[in-house]
Amino acid sequence: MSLLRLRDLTVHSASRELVHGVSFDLDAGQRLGLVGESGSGKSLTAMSVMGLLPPGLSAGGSVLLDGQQVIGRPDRQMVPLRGTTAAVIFQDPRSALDPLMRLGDQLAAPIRRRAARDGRRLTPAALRDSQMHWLDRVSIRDPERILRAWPHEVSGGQRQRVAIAMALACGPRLLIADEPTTALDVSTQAEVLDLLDGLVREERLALLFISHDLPVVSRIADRVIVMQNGRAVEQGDAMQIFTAPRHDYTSGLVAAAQRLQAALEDAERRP
Ligand SMILES: Nc1ncnc2c1ncn2[C@@H]1O[C@H](COP(=O)(O)OP(=O)(O)OP(=O)(O)O)[C@@H](O)[C@H]1O
Repeated sequence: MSLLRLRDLTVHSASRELVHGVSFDLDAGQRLGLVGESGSGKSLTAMSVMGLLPPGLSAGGSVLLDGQQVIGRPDRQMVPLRGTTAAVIFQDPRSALDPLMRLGDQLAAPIRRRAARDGRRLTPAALRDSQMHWLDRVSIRDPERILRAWPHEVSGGQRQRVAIAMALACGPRLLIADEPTTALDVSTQAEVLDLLDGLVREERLALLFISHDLPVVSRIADRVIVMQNGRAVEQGDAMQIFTAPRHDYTSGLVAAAQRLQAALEDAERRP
């Protein structure tokens, strides 16, 4: 049984269908990218997996997360699955962080939750060790300062690293990353992408990576689903999709990415 199995997922608002029949499987250690332009249904697909659709929207079809049906599951029964089976990182780390709490206290919460789940007693020293461990895992160079800092006192890249540490500290088996690097500057984007790449491999997580940026997706994912207007229009090996797309829409995404790349290289060459 797959860790995540979607069959004919649909998402509707009161007036229309927004996601039309998406199906895929994802197992431990696999990395699946969802790519498509803004509004193509990537986030709604991912949020359906977490049972986190915005109010007014509902899902149909089947989403099995570790064998448990998510569609129609009451929210209080979703809580144990969030964090423990699947965790999510968003584009804007501020959505995962409380502006009124020091980062160290925020990181302590998933560490405590995991210890309680495993029936472990957590001494203050063990909590501190675990906070330092997770900050080290996300390559934070000055962990003492970060633990004491408020979210607004650190850079966007550091906030995203702390958000990644919080997501992983729960011990999930599936990580959903929804445009996790889009809000960062280009060099921080590359660093955070490399970090995620390493962590997902070392922790042997399944990854569902969402982005409008096909080159970014094909760098981190082995398999890609291309979404357009709420439908999965093409699925396949990441390299094949990038080098030999079969669908016109995917060819358009590849051509746009190549034009952008050429323009960036051109700008770099200019004195
Ligand atoms: N709460 C909502 N109520 C009504 N329609 C919505 C709601 N949220 C999203 N939609 C619509 O559903 C469609 C898919 O949205 P979704 O956010 O999944 O797209 P996306 O591919 O993730 O795009 P983006 O990268 O811009 O987030 C869009 O047409 C969007 O306008």
